[in-house]
Amino acid sequence: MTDRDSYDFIVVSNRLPVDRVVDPDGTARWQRSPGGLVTALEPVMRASDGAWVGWAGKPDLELEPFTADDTYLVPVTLSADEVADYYEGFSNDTLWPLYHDVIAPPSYHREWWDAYVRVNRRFAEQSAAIAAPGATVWVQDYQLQLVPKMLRERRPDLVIGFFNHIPFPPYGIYAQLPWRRQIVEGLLGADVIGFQRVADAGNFTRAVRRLYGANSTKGSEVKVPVAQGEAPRTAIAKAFPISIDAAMFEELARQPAVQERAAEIRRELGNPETIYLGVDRLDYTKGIRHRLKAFGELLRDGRTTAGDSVLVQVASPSRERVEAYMQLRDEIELTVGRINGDYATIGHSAIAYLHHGYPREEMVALYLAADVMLVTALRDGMNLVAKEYVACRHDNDGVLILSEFAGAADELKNALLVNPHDIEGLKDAMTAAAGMPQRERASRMRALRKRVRENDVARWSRGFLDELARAKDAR
Ligand SMILES: O=P(O)(O)OC[C@H]1O[C@H](O[C@H]2O[C@H](CO)[C@@H](O)[C@H](O)[C@H]2O)[C@H](O)[C@@H](O)[C@@H]1O
Ligand SMILES: O=c1ccn([C@@H]2O[C@H](COP(=O)(O)OP(=O)(O)O)[C@@H](O)[C@H]2O)c(=O)[nH]1
Repeated sequence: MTDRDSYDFIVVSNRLPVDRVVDPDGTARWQRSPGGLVTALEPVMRASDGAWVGWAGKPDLELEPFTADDTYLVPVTLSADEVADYYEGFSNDTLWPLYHDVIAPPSYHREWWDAYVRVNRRFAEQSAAIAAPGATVWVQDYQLQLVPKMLRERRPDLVIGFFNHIPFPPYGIYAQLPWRRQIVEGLLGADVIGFQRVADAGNFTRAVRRLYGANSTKGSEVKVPVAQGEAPRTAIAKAFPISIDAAMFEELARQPAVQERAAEIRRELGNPETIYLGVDRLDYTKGIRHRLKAFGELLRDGRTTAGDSVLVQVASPSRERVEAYMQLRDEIELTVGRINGDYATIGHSAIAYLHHGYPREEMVALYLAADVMLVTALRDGMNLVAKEYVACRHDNDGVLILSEFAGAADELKNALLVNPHDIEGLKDAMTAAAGMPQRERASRMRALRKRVRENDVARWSRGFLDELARAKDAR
């Protein structure tokens, strides 16, 4: 990969795949960025000769483009005020809660919106500047919903895709947004608008109909409202459920060093009968509190004991300057402390709580060690952790408990599906998972693995990019 003037394929996302971190001794280094978007896009970029435009995760960083893992990375600078207003504010305190069923109340501030418009424009300008004539530009996620329209205005020759990694809410909720029309117009700058679930694509086309009239959509086709004199245009809005590089996860899980680490984790936890595992960014959408409540009640009711069971909860740091995330951390840590105080013994913790981000090898070792994987999101675009657990279990063992409200539930029907708000139901599922006969575990896991292997991330990107190529041909 060389530093060229222009690229035929460009991915644009809020975050680059690596974050700039400065150690306490002042040394700067690059670290993999958090979250599933990066997990999913890394293999797509490795297989293409393209550029990735994004933010390096810290304010006021003026960096030249550079190459990492064979991908050409183009950093976008954000000031400290822009990080506060565009990223922590409008993206993560307005859009994030609004698009996740208003689990937390969204805040609406006009100065946050102004910063969102300004930063989206900067992403559009930097992408336009490095796009070859007729290039394909694939814009990612809710932080950049205005970029498709801004790009098209600057470069009508480009083929523009947009993929939304989080849910798109029903119109009754979406309508709260004071800038609902501008956001839909921004998205309609794309030729193809992708969503995780069929329901998300349906919510989007319904929003278009509410804003532009009943005849503005037909199936997945949207008639884009254009100014007088402009050529008529259509966009496609469809579901493309994202996935993982399943073969890569399986390969890691087969490595002897990773398997030895899994055995070591089990020993270090005191060889309990059942290891329950939760792995999430510390986010209120993930249902961590519900899971702790259910486990605490199982201990209280004597349906299990510390020693028989342990819950390992990885809660990786996320959006730590947003008030709702600070409050959540306090609540979770208070609850973990209480449960351990009430039920742990000198030799056995009830909950092993880990407020860290772990490298992939450690994640895979944890997946192999876990008898029961708990994904109890209250709302989640997809949840790649669920798919990673399944991909790693080449022993056809382990039970996945999966929330109906995670996008992954549309595909992983052989998991134990739960409503995380129903604490009694969740407790019953946790008990059933721990006691599930080996034959049932194996038959469920086999079916889950088939699904994840067949629908991997290469298929996701191929499906989306083929649709985009068809849109280009139809021009
Ligand atoms: O960039 P952050 O603010 O630190 O957040 C991390 C990422 O979180 C979200 O991930 C989503 O994408 C996953 C892959 O499609 C999906 O499985 C998950 O359900 C989503 O929540 C967010 O959408 C990304 O933009 C962030 O980078
Ligand atoms: O300590 C951690 C915690 C999570 N992850 C990864 O972060 C991603 C989380 O993606 P998911 O779609 O489940 O949720 P998101 O955080 O994007 O909302 C997965 O690839 C995990 O393996 C990780 O590498 N280390």
